[in-house]
Amino acid sequence: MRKLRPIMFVGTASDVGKSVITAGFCRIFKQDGYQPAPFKAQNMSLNSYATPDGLEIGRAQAVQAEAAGIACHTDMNPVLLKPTNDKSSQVILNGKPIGNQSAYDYFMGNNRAELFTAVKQAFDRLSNQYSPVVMEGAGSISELNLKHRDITNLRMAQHAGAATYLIGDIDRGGLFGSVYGTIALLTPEERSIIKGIIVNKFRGDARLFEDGRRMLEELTGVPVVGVLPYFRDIFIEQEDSVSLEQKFRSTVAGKVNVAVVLLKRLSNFTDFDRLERDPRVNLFYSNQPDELRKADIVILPGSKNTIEDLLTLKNNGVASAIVSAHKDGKTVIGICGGYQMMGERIDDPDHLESAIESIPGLGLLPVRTVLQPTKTTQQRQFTYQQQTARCVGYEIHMGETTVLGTSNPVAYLDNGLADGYRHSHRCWGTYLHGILDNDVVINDLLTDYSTQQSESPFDFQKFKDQQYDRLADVIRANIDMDQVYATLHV
Ligand SMILES: NC(=O)CC[C@H](N)C(=O)O
Repeated sequence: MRKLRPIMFVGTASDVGKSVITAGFCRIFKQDGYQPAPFKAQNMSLNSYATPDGLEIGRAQAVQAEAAGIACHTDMNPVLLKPTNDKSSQVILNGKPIGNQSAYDYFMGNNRAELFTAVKQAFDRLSNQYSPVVMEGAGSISELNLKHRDITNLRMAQHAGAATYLIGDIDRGGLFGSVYGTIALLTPEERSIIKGIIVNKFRGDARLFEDGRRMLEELTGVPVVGVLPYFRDIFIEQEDSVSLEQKFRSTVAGKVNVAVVLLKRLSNFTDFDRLERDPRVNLFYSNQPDELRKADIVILPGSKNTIEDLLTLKNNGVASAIVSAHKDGKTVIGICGGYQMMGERIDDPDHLESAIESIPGLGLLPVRTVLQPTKTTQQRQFTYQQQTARCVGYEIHMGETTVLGTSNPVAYLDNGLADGYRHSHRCWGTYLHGILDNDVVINDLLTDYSTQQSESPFDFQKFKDQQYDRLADVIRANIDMDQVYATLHV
């Protein structure tokens, strides 16, 4: 294996584009014949993924692994925090839940020494197998009050000996202040590992920024290795639900209108990326009963807090809008938490997700769910209904759902078990995240609403692969890769 030093991308703030740039560099190193792997010590997100060995990691690292052309592993993201409510998160360590914030407090004692040891071990295992490790920091690196117990940013970069690049976001403004300030607040040792600055999200002709670039270099003494354009035409999965805000839309005439119910703790919104790209479909997120009523298909997505999110829907009129959509003959489907909500009742006797022990469901499906301390995290292969095509998806849930009466599954898993409940063609629920990435499922969902057949089957995997290549092209065109490589030779 050709060896390079690890490289790390850190930010002046959150949402400056670290995860996308990390994914792009994973693809570049793969194209250049290296064996890269992504790493982020700690991620906070409700989008997660199941690894091939049945463990859970943040979705962003799974995406970056895909860009690197390798299977994902928990060593790429040893700590994942999944916010269940405003005060507490479920803590996933090396792929398994170790409890909620209270357990986390325990780990935080002693300035999180145990967690830091665990993430360093994960990094070391990864760097024995791959090179370069392409690392991502979290949020901003200048949160001085948190620095002594940081396990994700510069302490991790120092452990790894990573050539570190600071990303600033010019679109949100304040670039000079944030980049200059961030570097000024570093200790001399920390400063010595910062090898370059990347200006991200530049709109317009980057040549206009030449003066700015020189000023930034003079101010900080650190080279600006590139200015990346603001682009929206390359599809890379987003990790934050901040991006959902930009998707708020309503119905469109002449399209199959699909409404995804916007939940406070919506998890795995990547479930809808493929459907959103179908030319027959107008997909929008909404929590407005009137907008939901206008849709042809209503989808209840996953939730990290099924009971509290359902309670909100009951209070804001969305629950009755969904039930009346169903009565009016529209399609209503649920995925994971949404499937649980469609049933008769949900119980949480151990208060895994909230203080509320039990809530009646929407009563659309004869199933009942009890949240259990052991979590299912599995990649799945399955067949859908009577179709023979092999489909893929994954499960991530605490809930165990039982069918009251005769079963009528949505899908048949490769392990011989059945999944979900199908009340009718227009009313069903499943635990399978990613089910809507499969053509046979999408075509079945849309048959009642569109005479158009999808042209050629849409190969989502191939599409994503092309997008990683396009991302790599944009980075190569705007970042001086020779300069970057010069900092990586061991
Ligand atoms: N991903 C999900 O929707 C999970 C649903 C629910 N919170 C559970 O853990 O069972």
